[in-house]
Amino acid sequence: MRYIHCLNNISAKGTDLLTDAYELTDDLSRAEGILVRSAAMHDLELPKCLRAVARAGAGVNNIPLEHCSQKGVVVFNTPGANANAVKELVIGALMLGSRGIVEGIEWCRANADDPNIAKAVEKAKKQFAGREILGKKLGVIGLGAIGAQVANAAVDLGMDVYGYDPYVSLGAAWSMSSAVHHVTELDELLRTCDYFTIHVPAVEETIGMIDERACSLMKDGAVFLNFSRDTLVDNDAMAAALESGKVHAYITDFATPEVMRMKGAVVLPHLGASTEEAEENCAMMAVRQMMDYLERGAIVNSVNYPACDPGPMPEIGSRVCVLHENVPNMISQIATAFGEANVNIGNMVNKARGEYAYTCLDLDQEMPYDAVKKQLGGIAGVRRVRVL
Ligand SMILES: NC(=O)c1ccc[n+]([C@@H]2O[C@H](COP(=O)([O-])OP(=O)(O)OC[C@H]3O[C@@H](n4cnc5c(N)ncnc54)[C@H](O)[C@@H]3O)[C@@H](O)[C@H]2O)c1
Ligand SMILES: O=C(O)CC[C@@H](O)C(=O)O
Repeated sequence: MRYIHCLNNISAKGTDLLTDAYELTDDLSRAEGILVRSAAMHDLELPKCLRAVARAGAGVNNIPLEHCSQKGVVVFNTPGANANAVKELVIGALMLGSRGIVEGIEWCRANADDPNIAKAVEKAKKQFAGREILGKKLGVIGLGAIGAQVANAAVDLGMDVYGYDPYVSLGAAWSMSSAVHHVTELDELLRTCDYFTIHVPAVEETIGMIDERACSLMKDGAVFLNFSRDTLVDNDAMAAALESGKVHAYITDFATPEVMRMKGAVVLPHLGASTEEAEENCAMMAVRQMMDYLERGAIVNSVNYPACDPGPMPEIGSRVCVLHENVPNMISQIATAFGEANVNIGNMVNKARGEYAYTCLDLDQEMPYDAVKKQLGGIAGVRRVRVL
C-alpha cells in the first residue's frame, strides 16, 4: 500500500483517481506522497519514506525545494492548470482598477437606508466615474501560463499590451498574440504603461522587484495588479506610491497586515485559483503526475528534478531509479555497481537539470536488492535509490 497525505483540501476529482494501491492517511510520518496547495511546508519534518510532493497549483514558494532535492524527493507542480481562473480574475481586477466599482458599492451600502438613494446616486456617482481600459497600455511582467493568457485577453479587450519576460518559453511565445509588444527592459515597461500586472514566481530574483525605484518609474496614476505573490512588491514603496498618487490603485490577491493598512489598496483573499474548475484541474494533474512517478518512475512537471520518461515498466526484471547530483563519473559508478554484480542493464535513461540528475535503469532480472542497493546508495552524490 502507498500512503498519501494531503496538507490541504484537495479536490476529490483528483484523490478519486488514486487506485486501490493507495490510501489517504492523516499520518504524515507514513506518507510516500504529499499533496499540497498553499500550506507552508518549510518547518515540517519530512518523513524518511517520502518520495514525492505534488503541488496542486503553480507557486512552489511554500515548499522547501532544496531540502527536497537533497533528500531525493521529487516536487511537482501543475503548470497552466489554474491559469484560466487567474486570467479571468485579473480581467475583473483591471475593471476594479479603472472604475470606482469598490468605492461605488461601498457608497451604496453606506446609504442603504436613505429613502432618496435613487436621487442621491445621481449626484454622488461622479466621484466613482473612472476611465475605460480601451486603448490604454497594459504591461505584463512574466509571460508564462497566466501572463500569456492575460496578455491575449487584454488585446481582445482593445488594450495596447506590452510584455516583459527575459526567460519566456517557446510555447508561451507561440501562444501569444502578435499584437503584444515585446519589451526587453523592465524599466522601459514601467515607464511606458498605464496598467501593470505581474505573473512571475516568488524567487530570489523577483522578491521585492516592485520597489521604490520601480514605482518611481511609473506614470502618475498607474494601476498595479498583483495576483502572483505578496513578496514581489515592497510594501513600504507601494504604500508611499498610493499615498502620493503615483499609483492610483493597487489590487492584490494577498491579504497581509501591511497591505490591509495601505490607503486605497483593494485586497482579495487569495481567490485567483479558487474556482471549482481550477481546483479540479490542479488536483487531477497533481495526482496523475505523482502516481506516474511512484509507479513507473516517470517525471513530468517537476520543479527540482529533470523531466524523464523511462517508458513502460519492464515485463521481467526490475526498474531502478537513482536520484543524484549532476556531477562527473556518476553514470559509470552506477553501471559499475551492476557490472560487478553481473547484472545486465537492458535499458537506461539519464537526464540532468541544474544541480540534479536522474538515472533510470531497466534490469534484465530482479534487482539483487541488498548488495547493489547499498553500493548505489554509498556513491557520493546519490540522493536516493528506488527499486520498482
Ligand atoms: N493568485 C493565485 O491564486 C495564483 C494562482 C496561480 C499562480 N499564482 C502565482 O502566479 C505565478 C505565475 O504563475 P504561472 O502559472 O504563470 O507560472 P509560469 O511558470 O507559467 O510563468 C512564470 C513566468 O515568469 C517568468 N519569469 C521568471 N522570472 C522573471 C523575471 N525576473 N522577470 C520577468 N519574468 C520572469 C518565467 O519566465 C515564466 O514565463 C506563480 O508562480 C504563482 O506564484 C497565483
Ligand atoms: O491553491 C491555491 O489555493 C492557490 C494556488 C496559487 O496560489 C498557485 O500558485 O497556483
